[in-house]
Amino acid sequence: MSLLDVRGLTVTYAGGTAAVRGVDLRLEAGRKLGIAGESGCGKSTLALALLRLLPAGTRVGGEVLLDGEDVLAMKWGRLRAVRWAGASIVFQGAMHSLNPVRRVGDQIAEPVLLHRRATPAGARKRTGELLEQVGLPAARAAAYPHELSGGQRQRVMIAMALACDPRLIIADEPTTALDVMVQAQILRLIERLVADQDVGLIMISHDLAVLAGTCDRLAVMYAGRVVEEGPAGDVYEAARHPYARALSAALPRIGDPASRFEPRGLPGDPPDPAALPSGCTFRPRCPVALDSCAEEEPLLGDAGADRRVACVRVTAENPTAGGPAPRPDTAADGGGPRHGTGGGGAGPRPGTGGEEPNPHQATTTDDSDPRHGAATAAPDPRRSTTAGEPNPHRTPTTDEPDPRHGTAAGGTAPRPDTAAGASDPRRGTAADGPGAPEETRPSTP
Ligand SMILES: Nc1ncnc2c1ncn2[C@@H]1O[C@H](COP(=O)(O)OP(=O)(O)OP(=O)(O)O)[C@@H](O)[C@H]1O
Repeated sequence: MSLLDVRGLTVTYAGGTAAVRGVDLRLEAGRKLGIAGESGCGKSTLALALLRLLPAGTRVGGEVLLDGEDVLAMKWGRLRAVRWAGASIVFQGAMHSLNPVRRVGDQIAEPVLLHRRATPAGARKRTGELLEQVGLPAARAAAYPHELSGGQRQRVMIAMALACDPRLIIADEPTTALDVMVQAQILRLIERLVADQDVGLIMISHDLAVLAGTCDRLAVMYAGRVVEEGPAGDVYEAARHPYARALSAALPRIGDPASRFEPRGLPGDPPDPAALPSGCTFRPRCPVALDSCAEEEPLLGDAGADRRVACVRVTAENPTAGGPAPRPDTAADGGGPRHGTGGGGAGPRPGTGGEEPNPHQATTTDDSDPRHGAATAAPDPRRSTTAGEPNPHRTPTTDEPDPRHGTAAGGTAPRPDTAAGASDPRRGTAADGPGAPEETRPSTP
């Protein structure tokens, strides 16, 4: 059984924004999955959905199986326990996610006291251990967040996420706003913790290079869907979906001075999730689009060894049939990827089969599992709930501590009047807390 098995996950915000549209992902214990994509493609929404931290009124469908147990169908009490011991989240921007008027040690100790039912002395001891585990002296427990550097604060956030020995850590842009040296330290720290403790890691970033250097597998999202998934190094070095190729080619490479003077950004913007184009959502920006791409949205399909791609041009038989922007270091052979799969290039090539009807387009690798296909095509109505609707599986309780706090879901952290994420108005207000609906996220006053 996988540590995490996400099946046909859909998320639609109250205003009608379909932010996640049928995502299937799997993660084994001790493995690291990176999720990449441009701003607005649904990465954070996906992360929040995994622990039901979305705002009230958000419709969530599909299944999120954590050790085989569906997080989306859990009762509130169970969910609360799972949010710490099962999985926890490290959000971006530690300064915004820590409570500025509480000592960091107290913030780390809070979930230990609550969920581990530790004595105050036991929680203090555990806090010291956690700080040392993330490379800070135990004495820093007495510090307030403003007395720490950005990197130290992010270490505190990671210590909080580890407080209850979770099986899964979700890190949403954990190194954003850190300088490259500190970023590297934090990434190595996360890698070490994952290896030592055999937890699963989902790391979210817009930076494919960071993910490729840290994760085992990579999923590239576009307009709420995964468009490519496979071994991290392969997806980074030889992406097959035109969007993933463009994302990868947009990054300058060390040892490739030409790329510094010839940036390869992708023109245009991602589509508005409330008004998606017909057919393939990447079509308006795709340099190799076919007329038929306007008709049907391709599902994630087999694209050769251990790879899945959602593009009508890319099949198991033609695994690299097209791509927008070969990198300079691969251009000598026509822009194809390095890994001997052939093809590629700046535009459609004759004879790659792109014009032919693609038998893989209408299928997914999950075809053998009817639950996957059904969930991807349309959310399972049994699962789709609106936070405002009565749901017998989700009875809110009134004795909850305020789970809006901070970093690790449901835990310690910023008070509404002081803290986190104020810079992101989309996050709105979290309705979590006593008697509140469950699809909530941490407070962002
Ligand atoms: N609370 C919300 N209410 C309504 N729409 C939202 C909300 N949060 C996000 N969205 C919309 O959902 C879509 C996906 O947003 P999301 O934050 O998940 O993207 P992202 O890939 O994580 O972007 P970024 O890298 O900028 O954080 C966007 O169109 C966004 O505007």
